[in-house]
Amino acid sequence: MVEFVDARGDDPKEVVSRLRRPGGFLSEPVRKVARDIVSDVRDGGDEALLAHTERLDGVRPDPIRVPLEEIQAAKASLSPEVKESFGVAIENVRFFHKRELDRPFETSRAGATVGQRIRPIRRAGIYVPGGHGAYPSTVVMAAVPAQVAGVPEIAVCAPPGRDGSVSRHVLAVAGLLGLDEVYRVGGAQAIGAMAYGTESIPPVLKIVGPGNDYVTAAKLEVFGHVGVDAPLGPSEVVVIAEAGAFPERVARDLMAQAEHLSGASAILLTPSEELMRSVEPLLTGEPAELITLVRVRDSAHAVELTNLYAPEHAHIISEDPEAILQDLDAVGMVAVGDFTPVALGDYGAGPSHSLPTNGAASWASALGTHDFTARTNYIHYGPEALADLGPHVMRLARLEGFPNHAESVGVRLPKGG
Ligand SMILES: NC(=O)c1ccc[n+]([C@@H]2O[C@H](COP(=O)([O-])OP(=O)(O)OC[C@H]3O[C@@H](n4cnc5c(N)ncnc54)[C@H](O)[C@@H]3O)[C@@H](O)[C@H]2O)c1
Ligand SMILES: N[C@H](CO)Cc1c[nH]c[nH+]1
Ligand SMILES: [Zn+2]
Repeated sequence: MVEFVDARGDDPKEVVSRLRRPGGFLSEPVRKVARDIVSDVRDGGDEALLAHTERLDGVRPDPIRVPLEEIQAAKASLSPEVKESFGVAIENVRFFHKRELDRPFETSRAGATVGQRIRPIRRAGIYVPGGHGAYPSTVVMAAVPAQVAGVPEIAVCAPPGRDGSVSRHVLAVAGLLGLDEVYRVGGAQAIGAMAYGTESIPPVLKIVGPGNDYVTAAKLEVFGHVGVDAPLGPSEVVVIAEAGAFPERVARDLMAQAEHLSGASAILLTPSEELMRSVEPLLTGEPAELITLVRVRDSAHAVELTNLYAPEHAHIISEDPEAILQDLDAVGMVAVGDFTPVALGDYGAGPSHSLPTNGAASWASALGTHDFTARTNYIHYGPEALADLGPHVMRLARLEGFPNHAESVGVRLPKGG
């Protein structure tokens, strides 16, 4: 049943905590399940990976790695229309992520040069979810930024269906992108396998990609041993709509993200009682259970709640959406205006659809090329620059009680200088 909230007179922090998923971010029982699976796979390799896959997905994939011919056959089986649509999505995503690529720099003053090199991570693992339907779009949204960043080795894990195979479309997109390393395992066991490696899966250096709570909890579990991206969990949208919005469009925007199920949530913030009442009967089926309609005072109130909630997506339907965009800060991706349903971003507007959830948008960002690069800073001083900075460094090092730091500078300064 759709939930109604009247937030007009309430403390915004209380409203936001009511809107969050019950149980907060990753319950301890979920974390424990993920922790146990990850440690089993770390210690038991392929056998543990297969045992958990059989228990959770009902199948023992054999072999674990998808043969190249299967990827090629999946690619060849695409209809021309579907191939064209994936092609458009890939091109748009590539265009956007080429634009966001960070550039190295070097700058010098008074004999001192400082700079930053940017290097791609050598081997990345991409998780492609697939419990409630496969996500070939996620292959595009994670692998394209990795390729633009220059990652030379990309491994993909996706859960198998009951017949042991990975979705044909996931394989086909891998083929379109020239990826040849796909494994038919999912959930926390796939994260453990990519982090620690098994007989079949060489370990990666960083794991990225969205998934359910078990996947997110497993990523937190392996963080430190490998890099991980932000928590990219169940889909969320906040639709900020003014009185003139079309109810049918607003309803579809809410239902679109709610239909991911698996803990998804969709929230309407509107000052219009009439809009709420006309949207409500259009919300049906299982997704409707995940939708909340919230009456706010005005657009400024909607912005305040959205920034506190920090959703994965916000969609602005207003006479002046640009003005609201300028005031939104903590959002993974904003869809601006009535002609920009969030679904455009889900499938191919440009920015990756892999986005932080559950409030993480207040400190994390959409998946991008920065997730697949690391920075090496460098400093290069000449004798004069050393003479300028050296005495300050010696003083600060002695202050901290580190005489050898001080003398590593001192022995390079001219005697009696
Ligand atoms: N934030 C984003 O960027 C983004 C993008 C796409 C999808 N998503 C979200 O990703 C999620 C995908 O979730 P999903 O479940 O469909 O697929 P999934 O691949 O994340 O999870 C399926 C796997 O979970 C494991 N699992 C299921 N029940 C378990 C249990 N009780 N104990 C241990 N492991 C268990 C199984 O191994 C299964 O293969 C959705 O919530 C969707 O909204 C988010
Ligand atoms: N809305 C999801 C991100 O939360 C992305 C997606 C993939 N397919 C459909 N939608
Ligand atoms: Zn979606």
